[in-house]
Amino acid sequence: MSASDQNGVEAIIWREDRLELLDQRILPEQENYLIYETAEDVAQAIRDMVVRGAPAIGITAAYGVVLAARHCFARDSFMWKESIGKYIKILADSRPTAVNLFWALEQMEKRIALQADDLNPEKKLLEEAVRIHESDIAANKTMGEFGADIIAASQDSGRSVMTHCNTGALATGGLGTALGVIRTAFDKGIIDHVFADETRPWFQGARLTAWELMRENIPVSLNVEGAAAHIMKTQDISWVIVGADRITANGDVANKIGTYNLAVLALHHGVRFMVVAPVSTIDMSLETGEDIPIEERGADEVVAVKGQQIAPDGVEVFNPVFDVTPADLIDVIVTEKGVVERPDRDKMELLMSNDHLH
Ligand SMILES: CSC[C@H]1O[C@H](OP(=O)(O)O)[C@H](O)[C@@H]1O
Repeated sequence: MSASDQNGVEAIIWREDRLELLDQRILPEQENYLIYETAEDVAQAIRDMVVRGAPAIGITAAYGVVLAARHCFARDSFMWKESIGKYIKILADSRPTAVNLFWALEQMEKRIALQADDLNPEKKLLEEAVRIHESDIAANKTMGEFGADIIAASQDSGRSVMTHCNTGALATGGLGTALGVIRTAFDKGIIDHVFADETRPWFQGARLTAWELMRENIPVSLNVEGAAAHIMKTQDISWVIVGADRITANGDVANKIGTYNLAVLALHHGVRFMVVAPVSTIDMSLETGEDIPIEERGADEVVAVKGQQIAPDGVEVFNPVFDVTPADLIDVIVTEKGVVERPDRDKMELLMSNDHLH
């Protein structure tokens, strides 16, 4: 059984007419699903990072709209369309950077517009949420193949890769984006080792990526982020492979804080840099990465680890949780619609047009 088949981790489950989310705040020590039956609670779960990861946030919000529709129709079967907008805004306000959230809500709003004013919309809206979920699963598999083929074709260098944050089953509907490429390349025997950095302050790498890879017996070494340059210098790293939370029209990429660091280090060390993201992560309405809203989170995430304070009381904290990697530091962007080598605006427009070839 391949690594990807062994996976089996589901971050998001719609079961018995309600949403179940694997609480990622307590992994890897505890695997516990929380149950959600209101849009407000779903928005809070996204804000609190019970569920996180750009595609996973979008999928979760889509199911949140289904819960909102149930509530609004039950309260007033003739005015439900007027009242559901409030809940869609609550979901939209949960986190600002991952455009997948807004893309998914827009898909749901388009479906809402097609519903009759006085018929229960829940079944049709659930169909749309499931379509969003299943299309992400399919996109992961396609990107995994595209990305693995690119690594194989560039096999003049090492068989180890580096990744940042968590971009696997816990961040998506299925295989993962960057981690989907890594799983696929490992299954094909193209790579044989992964360096995963811890990814402070939330430790997505230490807590989530290491956990996902070890479950599937994919060799992984956990490292502190400060070791990245030394690892690129001394280990045979062929690619840095990361996900994305928003990609702008010129190919700039917002991703977990620390991604930009890795891109600069990769250039210095002759390591190639791959971004893997479904087209629901691409925001052609923004010209450059300078336009992307960068989420800043609370000081508590920085001054303490699992409740254990590590910094002086009252220290001032700056906690941006995303940064922007300029397109000129990126060797390739891999999407399910195709790949863009050395991204620029013209190439991104071609990708997003219908006539783009893989
Ligand atoms: C599959 S993209 C996941 C993307 O989301 C992460 O951010 P967060 O954990 O704060 O939601 C990180 O930027 C990953 O690359």
